[in-house]
Amino acid sequence: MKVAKFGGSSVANAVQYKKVANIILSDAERKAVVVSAPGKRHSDDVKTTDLLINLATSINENGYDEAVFNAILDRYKEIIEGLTLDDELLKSISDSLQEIISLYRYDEERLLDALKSSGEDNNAKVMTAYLVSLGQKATYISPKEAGLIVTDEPGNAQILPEAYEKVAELRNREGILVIPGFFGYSYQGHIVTFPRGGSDITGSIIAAGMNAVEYENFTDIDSIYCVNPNMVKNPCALKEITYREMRELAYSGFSIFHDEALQPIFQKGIPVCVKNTNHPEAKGTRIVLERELNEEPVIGIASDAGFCSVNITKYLMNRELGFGRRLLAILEDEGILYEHTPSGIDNLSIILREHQLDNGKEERVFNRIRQELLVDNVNIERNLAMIMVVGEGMKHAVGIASKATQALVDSGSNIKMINQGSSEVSMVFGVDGDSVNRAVNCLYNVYFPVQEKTFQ
Ligand SMILES: Nc1ncnc2c1ncn2[C@@H]1O[C@H](COP(=O)(O)OP(=O)(O)O)[C@@H](O)[C@H]1O
Ligand SMILES: N[C@@H](CC(=O)OP(=O)(O)O)C(=O)O
Repeated sequence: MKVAKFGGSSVANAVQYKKVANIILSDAERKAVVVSAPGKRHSDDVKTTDLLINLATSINENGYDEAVFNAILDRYKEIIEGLTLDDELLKSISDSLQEIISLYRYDEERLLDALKSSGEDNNAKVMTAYLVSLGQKATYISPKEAGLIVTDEPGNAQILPEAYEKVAELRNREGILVIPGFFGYSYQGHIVTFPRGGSDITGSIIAAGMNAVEYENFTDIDSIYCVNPNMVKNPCALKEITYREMRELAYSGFSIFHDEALQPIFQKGIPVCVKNTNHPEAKGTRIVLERELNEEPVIGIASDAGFCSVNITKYLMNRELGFGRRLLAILEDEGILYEHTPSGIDNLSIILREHQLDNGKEERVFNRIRQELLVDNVNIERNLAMIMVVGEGMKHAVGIASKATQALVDSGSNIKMINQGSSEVSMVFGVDGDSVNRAVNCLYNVYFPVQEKTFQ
């Protein structure tokens, strides 16, 4: 039994829906299907989830932005008409959006989550209706019925361990099960969404709970590449990558697969196969527990922008017992997550995502650092990018860092930070945000000098 997840680009319009149905019906093992909300039909398009977020922010006591409401309905109208499904479906989508608005109008957080979740929820209902219209036994399963119990953190849900037992019961259901991605229910009875891109997480939980032989993740590209193909021309395609490697790369910018989607399947050792809905014959990339290491130590290079470095200096910091703990306690208190803490004798820097210091938080945090830790100086360096070089083979290879630093010098990037995790499966370089593209291209050239189409 396989679980197949179809991303937003795979269910963006009626033409894509037909491809998806062909894929589902071409393999009887594909029993559970997880769908995203309709995604981009072309590069300038707007995802339905973004339209829903716009709708939520437009709602006030006088009403809402009708143009946005209609743009959302138009996405489903195009699909429903293109597949010649019953018009009643569109009416029920419109009614359900109105119902969410009137129910949560005065609760901003819940309204946002409920509207966001409707993108995948309505798409799962339309997909079910389409499969039924093709004569298939298909059933829509809501996340509540599936048992997707999550923490009550709006926009940031995490699955609770007891969910898996309930999800396992889906194995006994007949026919094709269609499940909306991206959200679950909390014990408090609320709809709670996963972080953005979270339909991958739903697919992974369903695959783990149902003990699938494989989790297929259908998207719009033939494979995972060793570097983001939007940054480097024709990069090497990967046949296989381990969970550990993928977790590091996904967390650091490989947006093709959500990093939090790895944990559920990793625990069960279920392989993921990333495949292309537009070219299902292509073999895709498998994410697996172990892979045979070849002579190439590095498997991928990811990058992500939007970081800053909070730099703190205090004479004799090295002698001050508990300094680091008290600094991190301030961050914890302010709800700030940090990524790295490079340090010297009398200085320490905290690398974090800079949006976390918006809305006056920067001033408050800096004041607290000055007053509570009596530091000599605290300043901020903005617009940083983190580049992650990853590979299981790195721990056995010599000279990885020197190759990287030379490449970064060649690219004209000023290295702001270097960090190597104790796992030795990755190395992180902090560079100026404006130089990240050049830096990634130079790193790619040193680690992948042979421009082969397929690696590994
Ligand atoms: N290393 C990578 N390999 C392949 N695709 C990548 C990589 N990094 C980023 N991407 C981007 O991820 C996209 C697919 O992910 P996503 O937009 O979430 O798809 P979906 O609509 O199927 O959910 C690709 O089209 C590509 O632009
Ligand atoms: N639709 C949600 C969840 C998701 O996973 O979408 P996609 O499969 O299109 O990345 C989002 O845009 O965040």
